[in-house]
Amino acid sequence: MILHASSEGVAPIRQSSPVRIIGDGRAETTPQAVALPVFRSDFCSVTKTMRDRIPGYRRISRLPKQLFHINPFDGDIVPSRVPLIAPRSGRPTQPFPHRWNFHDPIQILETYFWNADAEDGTGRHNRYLDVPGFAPVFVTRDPGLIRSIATATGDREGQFDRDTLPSVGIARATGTDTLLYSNGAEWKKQRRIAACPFGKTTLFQPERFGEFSQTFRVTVGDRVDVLRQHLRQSGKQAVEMRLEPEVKVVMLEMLANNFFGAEIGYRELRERFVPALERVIDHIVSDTVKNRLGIPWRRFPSWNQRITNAKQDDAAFEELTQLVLAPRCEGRALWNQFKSAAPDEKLVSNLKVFLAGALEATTSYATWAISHLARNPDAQERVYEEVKDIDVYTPEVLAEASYLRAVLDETLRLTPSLYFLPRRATTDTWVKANDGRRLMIPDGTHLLLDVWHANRHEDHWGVQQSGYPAIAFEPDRWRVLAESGRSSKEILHFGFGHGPRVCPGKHLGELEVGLTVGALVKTFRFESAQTENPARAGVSTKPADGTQVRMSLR
Ligand code: HEM
Repeated sequence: MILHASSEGVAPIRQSSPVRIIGDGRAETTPQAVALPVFRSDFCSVTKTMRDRIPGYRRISRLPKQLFHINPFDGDIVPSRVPLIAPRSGRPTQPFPHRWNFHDPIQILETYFWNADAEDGTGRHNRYLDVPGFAPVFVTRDPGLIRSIATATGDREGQFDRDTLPSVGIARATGTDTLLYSNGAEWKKQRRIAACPFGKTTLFQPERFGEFSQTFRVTVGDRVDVLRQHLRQSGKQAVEMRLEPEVKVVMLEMLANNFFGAEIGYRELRERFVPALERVIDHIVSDTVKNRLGIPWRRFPSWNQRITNAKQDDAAFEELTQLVLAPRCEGRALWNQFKSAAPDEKLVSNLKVFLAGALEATTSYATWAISHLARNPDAQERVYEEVKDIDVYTPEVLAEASYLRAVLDETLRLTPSLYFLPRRATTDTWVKANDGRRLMIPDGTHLLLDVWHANRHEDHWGVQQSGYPAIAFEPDRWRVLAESGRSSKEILHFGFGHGPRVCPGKHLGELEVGLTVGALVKTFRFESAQTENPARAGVSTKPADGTQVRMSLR
């Protein structure tokens, strides 16, 4: 196996011996490697040198197998090959993003699993694309494998990287020295500095939490009052509105003012910063696919209105970042938890990622929850019964609101904000699924951990597994799962990722979304005329209708 792996010309990047990544993310040298040390290490150092020195070496060494359609993966899990072109197959689109399909990335993932349900073997949930001249792409919707790969992502020898390819647009807009974009030792350093203020222990310290929930409640309460007045002034029993724009402003306000201690007025957030950020995020998505040469065209002279507008949006994003950075010198809000001597300018890129990323993810999470509740009046009433007497959200109160908790878990399961997790193999890597089956992923492979389709598949979340159809919004499934005695490791929805690169903003996000959804349900009844709830996806997913609901006061 090792000979075979080495003969692919795929020597490791971070270490000089092949490693096997086992299910829990630990890396260990394979017994074979110990058995063939001299030949192997000589051979590897030769291939490593060749790969590093000869441009395109890896690409060329892959070609023979690619041209003869030989599966580059090995082990008990055998992924099925997806053809690049499949005329008359009926599949929704091509299995790669291009100018005409990048607006519907979920459909691209769906293409990988076209007709896969007809298969019984391991190819049912594992697929790959291998185009001559390019690195293989591996897509999995198997939760056990997603867990193993996410667990084995990090800075240790032989671990997977987060694939930077899908975030080149983000990096061009924010800078590359960020927690999201970096890998290896740099990522570890960024994580140490930047993740602490978001952690549960920091946020949920009684004193700190009291301060927060107070400011969060005032913010959410003020916005709910504005909506309430709007409804009263209309003189009608109910009004139709798109809630997404309202939710976005609340989310940015909580992050910028309550968390980072800035003092930005509601109007400015709503009329200037939120629209500018929306356009920057839209640009990030198209820039990732269309700007193949990586030319930062926003830095061009303002030849036309589009470039002028884009520059204004960039300037607004920069100004917002400076406004949230300014309270740092006074140690206001959560800034006193950033244990870093790094000068302000070193934090700018990360702050931009926090602002844009958190705005996207929290808006997605909250709007999906509202959208599901608008289509499930019984679930909405049950949440109301739970929150109607809650005035102060303490960690204990939040923990007791078990049905709200189930609604939020079910939201992230059925409609995860981040619909796939991108990874890259840094060497030939063995992974082991829950049931002991193994898979060798060749060096350089792009991995798409397809959380969206894993969470919606009957094999993993269906009637037999959780008591309800996988495709239905059913918060009660979480009670069934809890009573089934299955370990929490077996019932992961990956809504915040998993393993070392799990979302550092998880607790902050849960708090923000829990408060917003709780306050809305407590004050209003909302319903949707549609039963279908389709998604639109870019950096994150959101309800396609902009969370259009009919609202009335309780
Ligand atoms: C509440 C909604 C949120 C959701 C659903 C969410 C989801 C996620 C997911 C799934 C990942 C893992 C990505 C991967 O493994 O490739 C992630 C990572 C990340 N999230 Fe969040 N997130 C949310 C809120 C936030 C907030 C509020 C912040 C910060 C203010 C934040 C900052 C980050 C960062 C910096 C990473 C990269 C971490 C690393 O690579 O070490 N997120 N998020």
